[in-house]
Amino acid sequence: MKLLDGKAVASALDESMGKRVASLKEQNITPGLAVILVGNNGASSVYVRNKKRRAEKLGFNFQLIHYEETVTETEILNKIDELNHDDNIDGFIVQLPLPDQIDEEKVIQAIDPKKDVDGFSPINVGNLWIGDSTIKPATADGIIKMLDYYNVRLKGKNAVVIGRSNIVGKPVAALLLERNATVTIAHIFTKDLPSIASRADVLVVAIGDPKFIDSKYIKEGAVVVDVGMNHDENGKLCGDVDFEDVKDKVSMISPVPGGVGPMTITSLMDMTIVLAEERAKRINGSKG
Ligand SMILES: Nc1nc(=O)c2c([nH]1)NC[C@@H]1CN(c3ccc(C(=O)N[C@@H](CCC(=O)O)C(=O)O)cc3)C=[N+]21
Repeated sequence: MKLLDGKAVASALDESMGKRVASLKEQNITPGLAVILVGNNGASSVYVRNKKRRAEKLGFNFQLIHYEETVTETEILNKIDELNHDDNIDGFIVQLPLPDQIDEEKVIQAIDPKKDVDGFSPINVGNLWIGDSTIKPATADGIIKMLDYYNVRLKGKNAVVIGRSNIVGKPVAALLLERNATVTIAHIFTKDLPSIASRADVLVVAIGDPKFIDSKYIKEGAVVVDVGMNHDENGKLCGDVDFEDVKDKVSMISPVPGGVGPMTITSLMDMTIVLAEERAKRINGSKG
């Protein structure tokens, strides 16, 4: 079994991203990324802290906008409007989930699609499925970057995605389809999941249930990508896949932590740099 070591891939890719940032800075452009975080959800705070660390290491202008759990929808919408018009911010995200008083859909729709670095707005989702998108949702894109790094061929392979969320399951299915895999999306109402999952050459698991996937879901030699971020009975971070149970059956598997998480951040950084590069082109272009 070979580990899909997202942490190592992330470090390897940081080098070329660092060079792109340096070249932007020579043009007096600093990639600007903002994150709106609401409340004190422990996990969200950890993810945001990791994003901040990586963004600052790459030399971004990083802004964290942190609100109390009780913030109103109007306050968030006003901040979004401000960021939409802030020339120093290339992209921003609103960390999900949001508290009940805030309509998530309304918030996502308020983000200028050109700055929607998560790729969650309807226009970016549409472009993603057309196969013509600049901005791809970070977790999905990070998974593809990781598979590419390890030369996992996708064309004609059976790919099964378990989970159909807008932030992971659907976008990863779109990207696997774009790579000419035969894609099945399974979910909570899927019948006989073990038989469907065990047809997968590439199995992506994004369900949010600790160690749910054991060896009866796995085809011998499968490549398994574990998107889960859960805590086990001892409070230890674990994925949706029972790593110990499947490790001798798979050919490759991503661990949790150190797999998809770091790659998600890499893709978010990459996407922010792409948006900053577009800003540089616009500015240089207008100078003629
Ligand atoms: N609008 C929005 N965009 C997101 O991209 C988004 C979001 N909301 N809400 C929550 C999820 C989750 N997510 C992660 C990012 C980094 C790690 C990460 O860094 N994981 C590390 C360590 C985590 C730890 O130590 O707890 C690892 O897997 O090795 C995990 C999960 C982004 N998300």
